[in-house]
Amino acid sequence: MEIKSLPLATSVSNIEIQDFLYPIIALAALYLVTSTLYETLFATDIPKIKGIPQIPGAVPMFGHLLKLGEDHASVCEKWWRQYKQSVFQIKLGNTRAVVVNSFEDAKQILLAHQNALIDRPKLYTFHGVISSTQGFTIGSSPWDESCKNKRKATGVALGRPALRNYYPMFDLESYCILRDLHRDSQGGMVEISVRPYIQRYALNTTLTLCYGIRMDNVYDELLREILYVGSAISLLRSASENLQDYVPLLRYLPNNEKNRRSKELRERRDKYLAHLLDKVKENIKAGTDKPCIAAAILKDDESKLSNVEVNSICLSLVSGGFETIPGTLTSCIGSLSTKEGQIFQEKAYDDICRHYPNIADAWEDCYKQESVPYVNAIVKEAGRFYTVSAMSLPRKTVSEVTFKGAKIPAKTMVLINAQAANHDVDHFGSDASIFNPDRWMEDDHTEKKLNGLGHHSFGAGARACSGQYIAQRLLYSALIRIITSYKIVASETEPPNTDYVDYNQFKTALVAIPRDFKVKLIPRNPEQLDELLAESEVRTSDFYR
Ligand code: HEM
Repeated sequence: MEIKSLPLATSVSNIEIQDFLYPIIALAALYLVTSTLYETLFATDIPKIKGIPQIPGAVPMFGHLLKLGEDHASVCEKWWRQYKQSVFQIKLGNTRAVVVNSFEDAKQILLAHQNALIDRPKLYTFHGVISSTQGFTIGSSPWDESCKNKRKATGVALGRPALRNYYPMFDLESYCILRDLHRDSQGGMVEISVRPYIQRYALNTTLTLCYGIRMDNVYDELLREILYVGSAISLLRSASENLQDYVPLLRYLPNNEKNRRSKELRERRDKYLAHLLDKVKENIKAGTDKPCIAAAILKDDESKLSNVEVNSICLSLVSGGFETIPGTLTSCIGSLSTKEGQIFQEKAYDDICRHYPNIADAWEDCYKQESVPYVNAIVKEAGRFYTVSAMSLPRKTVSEVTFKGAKIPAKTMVLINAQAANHDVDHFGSDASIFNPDRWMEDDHTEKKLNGLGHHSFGAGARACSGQYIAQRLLYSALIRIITSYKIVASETEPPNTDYVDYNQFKTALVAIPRDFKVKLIPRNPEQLDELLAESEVRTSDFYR
């Protein structure tokens, strides 16, 4: 009996268990589906932050991404004025970000909370795919021991005291701009586009610094490959171009074009990085290596830096300068070439003549010190007006930040709208949207004393631009030499676009690429220019050539 009754008892208890279990399983499944749906459509890494207004109109899954369109800086600048809030929060897909717009707020958060804002966010496309072989550049590294070591090494190489080591390089590279402009503009008969000459200037400077290697030809194959790959990678770093960074579902779409493109660019970049480093190693072996960062680290047995870190440092410097300097200097020349800009050229020329007894002295001194106030004013105005990295580089909090009464939690993305801060009428006055170097000058031909930060184009605080001193010197010495050689006049058929937003042809890229334009270069004094070029040719002839 007992044996017979057993299956009955078992089936009864099975039915009871099933009755009990099925609703639980159904509830769990419902919970799972709802929570996954909620996570996918609405949730963000950081919950809504109390005390900081959120821009209305976020849509499921994408948040504000679609509303931000291609030009995040201009849309955020508009939201600031529309909602009268300089600091607000937005949803970039599944990532919450705090955006800071006004000059004072940006300065305050970066300087008063330096340590809390020392981190950078990791992004799927750039960090996960492109940087998987050579490590992250410094500008994209989260704050860790390796980033600290790399930043320290670049701090030494790019600090103010180190600039004197690069005088021969500044001299040679700025001479090469003038040499080739002179050859190609044919005494003002041929209108030219100045950007290729300035691209070579910027790239050669960092290549010499990193690898002791330079290229003399503006259209050198390796030079163009580095510029092409670097620009294409810059596009893959921007939020607007990479929705998959913030909407993870998009990563799983079949035939993911972004991933394919990223891998292709990574392979091309790895190839030239290996080529450059191998060249340095060969030169060290042969005893023919030139002083440079890579050789110094490779020869230093005590160095704690690995090959990947050496590559990462060099990559940081090469990518740090090759678009920012051409973007700023090319656009500045565009502004100087206009009718109003020609007045600034004359003021700069007069100021140079006031400071030096002759132009040859100005040419020889320009790479050693920045002593002509009006040229410094042009450099500052070009940096401010053409904010080439409009949304700066993203930051991430490492600890809670109390800002304007709100508590921004650790691990929150913070975006500084440098373009908005640099054109803030409350700070720069009602003519903030006009290119005007005079704003940096006193009436007595001296520079206005700065109360801390002049503009936001180099960032500020613990992760500010490591290359700002070298960048300023490069802009200054090129301008001194160009302004003393030529009157720059805009082409009538291909004039520059001097709007502080629209000058940039690719709003989605991390660094602006100015629209093409041409200028006429009319020699101020042809005989004197020939002499200056001949002297420079002799002076620079044995440096790295
Ligand atoms: C006009 C020229 C330049 C501009 C406008 C510029 C702008 C910037 C900006 C906005 C940042 C981020 C700052 C922040 O987060 O607060 C940055 C970082 C950086 N820049 Fe520049 N830069 C320029 C030239 C250079 C040059 C010539 C180099 C190297 C030779 C360089 C190397 C770096 C590095 C290594 C970082 C990363 C710093 C870090 O994350 O710790 N930059 N730059």
